[in-house]
Amino acid sequence: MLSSLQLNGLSPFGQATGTEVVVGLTLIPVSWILYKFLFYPLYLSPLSKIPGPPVSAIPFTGNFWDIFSSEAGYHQLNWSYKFPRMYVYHGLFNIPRVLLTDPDLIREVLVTNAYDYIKPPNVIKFLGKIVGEGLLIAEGSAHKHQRKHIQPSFNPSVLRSFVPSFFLHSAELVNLWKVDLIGEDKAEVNILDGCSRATLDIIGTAGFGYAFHAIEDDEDAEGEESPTLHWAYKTLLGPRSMLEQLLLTFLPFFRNLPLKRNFAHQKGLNVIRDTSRELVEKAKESRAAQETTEVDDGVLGPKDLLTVLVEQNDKGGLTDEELVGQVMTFLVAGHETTSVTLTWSLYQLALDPDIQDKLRAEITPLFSKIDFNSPDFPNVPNLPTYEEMNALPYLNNFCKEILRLIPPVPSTTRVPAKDVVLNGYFIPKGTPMFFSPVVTHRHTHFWGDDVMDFRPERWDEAPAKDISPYTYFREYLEHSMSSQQRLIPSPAFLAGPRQCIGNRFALMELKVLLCTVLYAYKFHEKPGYVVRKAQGVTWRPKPGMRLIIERAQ
Ligand code: HEM
Repeated sequence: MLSSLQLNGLSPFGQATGTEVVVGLTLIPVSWILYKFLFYPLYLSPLSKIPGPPVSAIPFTGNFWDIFSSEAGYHQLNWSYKFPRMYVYHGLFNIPRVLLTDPDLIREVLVTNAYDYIKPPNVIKFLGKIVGEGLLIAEGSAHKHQRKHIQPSFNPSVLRSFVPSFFLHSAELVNLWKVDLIGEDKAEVNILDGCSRATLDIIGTAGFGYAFHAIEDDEDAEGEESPTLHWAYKTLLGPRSMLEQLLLTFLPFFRNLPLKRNFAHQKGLNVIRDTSRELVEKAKESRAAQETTEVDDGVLGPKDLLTVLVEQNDKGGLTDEELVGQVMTFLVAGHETTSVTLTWSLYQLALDPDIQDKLRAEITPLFSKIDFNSPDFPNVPNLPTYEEMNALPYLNNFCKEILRLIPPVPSTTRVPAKDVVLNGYFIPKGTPMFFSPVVTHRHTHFWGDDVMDFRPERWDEAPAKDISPYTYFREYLEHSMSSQQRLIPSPAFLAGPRQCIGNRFALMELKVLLCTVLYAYKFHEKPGYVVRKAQGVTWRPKPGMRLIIERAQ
């Protein structure tokens, strides 16, 4: 008897043997893991009642590998045909994510009850280091307060005065690429790099009355030794290997290891924060001295965004730390998205020479009058005005179409700040919820069967002609939305009180940059160069964007 009990691993006195302890210690965590990462998310959670795609056969990986191994939004779009309105898919460890595709549901979350849905803490943690404690990550009453004080910086009268500086840096971009053409008919250029430098210079001038000279810098030669702002963003936002992305997502302490990559990352963050502090100090000194804000190029620096913000700071609207946060926010939000949009616009033009010719033909009467070589440029007669740039119909259609088909921010996310019921389903507080312009902008239900074709003309036809992707929120406030307007569920600039505050700025900047380089150059594909869209906050081209340019004039 004794020996058989011992053989079975049980003690004759009812005490656990070593084997029992080991089994017990193993069973408890294994059961917890199975419950937490398998049974609960897939079968027991209230979210398991929401339909969605089946998870992968590889345990605990949800739909992760499908998503990770394809272009952003590819599977999410396919699933949205099968599971209309909203569905649940699963990330690594079967973490559930709700994706909303129905216009009414999206409006409920982004517009009607916007402040009940906040940005996820992990996103805030990641973004906060790059964008600071600014508008992009503020929540609730802090967000309302900041937005109220920042809004005046984006009034149309302020934006109108930025147009010359948009032209100045666009012409510098033309000159940057001209160097590659010396003695050649055609040249290969690094489009993304140039666009990124130009938009950084624009936000420097228009945003802070400061010339970053990103287009002129050759910091690549010096790299980390004398880091510039452009180097910092290239380091922080540039492509990452799949391994690095995985490590950062699931083992965040990876960032703290003493690796070269991590030192460069930290240096990049320091450069951004130090530059932002300097800009605030300088703006406050100028304000104190009641100086005019003139940048060192002699370009009229009207009231740049920061000057307007410092005025708000004087009135007690924003603290010094909030000002630094806003500068960090504008620096990144104001240059990365427009640069990516401009890059894809030029790529699209290279793919379709007819569209390119048509757009160039539309702008030529206006642009041929500009004296780009004048020493007074951009303060020259005949420089197109804000209104003239907005009155070019094909250009307007082109911009709408590029933002539809290749929205630079492919998706964004929120979590409910409290338990909510949406579409009849209970959604617990803290559940990650996604809105994806890639899905809603590419869905045949909203746009018709030719949804994947790049056709600027579609904006003169139904259903697209009756909707404005830029003004969804304004139209929602000012008029009750018509059924057609409701067709745009998630425009590239988002909707609601957190809609992109820089949308008009960005559109004018995009138009001036695009038209100036298009007037100067013809763009062609580089044979054999395959480009994809990288997974990230913005839809950057991977491995980059190289095109062939040729003089157009
Ligand atoms: C094509 C260009 C741009 C696109 C597609 C774009 C898109 C967006 C989107 C989708 C959001 C909302 C993000 C979210 O809440 O999840 C956003 C917010 C924001 N954007 Fe833009 N953006 C662009 C250009 C700009 C520019 C040029 C500026 C500044 C000069 C800017 C400043 C901001 C700021 C400050 C916010 C935060 C607004 C808030 O939370 O109240 N953006 N943008």
